[in-house]
Amino acid sequence: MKLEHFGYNNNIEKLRIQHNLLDFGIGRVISEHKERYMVKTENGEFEAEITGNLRYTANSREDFPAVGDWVAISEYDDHKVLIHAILPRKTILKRQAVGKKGENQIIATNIDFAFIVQAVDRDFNINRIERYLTICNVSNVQPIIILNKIDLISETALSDLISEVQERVKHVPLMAISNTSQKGIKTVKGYIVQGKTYCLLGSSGVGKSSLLNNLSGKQLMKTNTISTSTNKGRHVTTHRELIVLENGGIIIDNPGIREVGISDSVGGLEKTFGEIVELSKNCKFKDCTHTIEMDCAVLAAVESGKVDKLFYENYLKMKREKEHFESTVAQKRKKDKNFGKMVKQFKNLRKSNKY
Ligand SMILES: Nc1nc2c(ncn2[C@@H]2O[C@H](COP(=O)(O)OP(=O)(O)OP(=O)(O)O)[C@@H](O)[C@H]2O)c(=O)[nH]1
Ligand SMILES: [Zn+2]
Repeated sequence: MKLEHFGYNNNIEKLRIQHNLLDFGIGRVISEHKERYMVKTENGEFEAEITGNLRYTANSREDFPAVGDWVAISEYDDHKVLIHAILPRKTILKRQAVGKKGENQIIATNIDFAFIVQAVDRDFNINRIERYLTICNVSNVQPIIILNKIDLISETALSDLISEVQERVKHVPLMAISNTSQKGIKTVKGYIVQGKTYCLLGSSGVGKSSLLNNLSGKQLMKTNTISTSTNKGRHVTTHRELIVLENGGIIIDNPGIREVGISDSVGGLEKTFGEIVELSKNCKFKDCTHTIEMDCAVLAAVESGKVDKLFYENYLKMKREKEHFESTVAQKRKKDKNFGKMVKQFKNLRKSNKY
């Protein structure tokens, strides 16, 4: 398979030249498990490890390879490669690391488009769509909204839902589909461009796997299959994390993406709620919170019905979360800094006492 088939293009070539990496091989990371990677190259798929140098110069998690990365490699063993460098990323899908407040964890990189999938039955919730949009905005990934399972509701109910979404979410493509009846699947396929990388975001059960199977025309998604090689009945996921579709589109689907959720949407608010940000320029006070102030342009717009009340309320809620997240980050930095100071003081003390 040619490099172009899994996303290589002129920009990546340029980056390779700029960073003096042409002497190395090139590949794309297709999976990552505890610092063991799989890298896809023109010659096949290889197990990979990072060089000691890359490890020791890494300042944070973000300096380690992630699924979607283009990496400079050399072969060192039969079907094994070493990763020497990571090419600069076009986009980064991140989340707050579990258990480590205030730290970001990269889920996947170099994704061009995200399909935000929502089912029109129980899962339907515009606030949630706005959260996923915000995740896309902060990651620089272009969103496309998919309403799935339209076989379960009437046409009038569907057109009501569509206008409801369009009322709140502007300038984002929207598609209504059914994996069961196949309605709209062609339209989705039409959105998929050769050489571009996609991912599917959405809650569990909305039909992401079904859609992926429909797009690829294969039963790709097998999870929790029992490993036959070890025969210990251990659950392993056998599916690939980077899938090349027949029409040349590339889909990244890994456990991290599946877990992206509600708590990961604190950044990127300004774009999702651009209308409110624009209005707030006309508020009397520069630090207006748009809740109780006099001459607040946002409140006025909500009162006059120019801005949807639910849209406004979701904005306030997410803004509060963002502020909370930022203060947690600030606290953590302060703690780290204090700790650093303490270490330094201790070292100085040790020097002066000569022990
Ligand atoms: N009626 C109907 N059911 C669907 C449709 N698409 C998917 N389903 C069903 O919804 C259930 C969940 O679908 P999945 O494709 O596994 O959902 P998922 O988003 O991949 O879920 P996770 O793997 O948990 O993230 C399955 O029982 C599917 O058969 C659809 O268009 N219509
Ligand atoms: Zn205001």
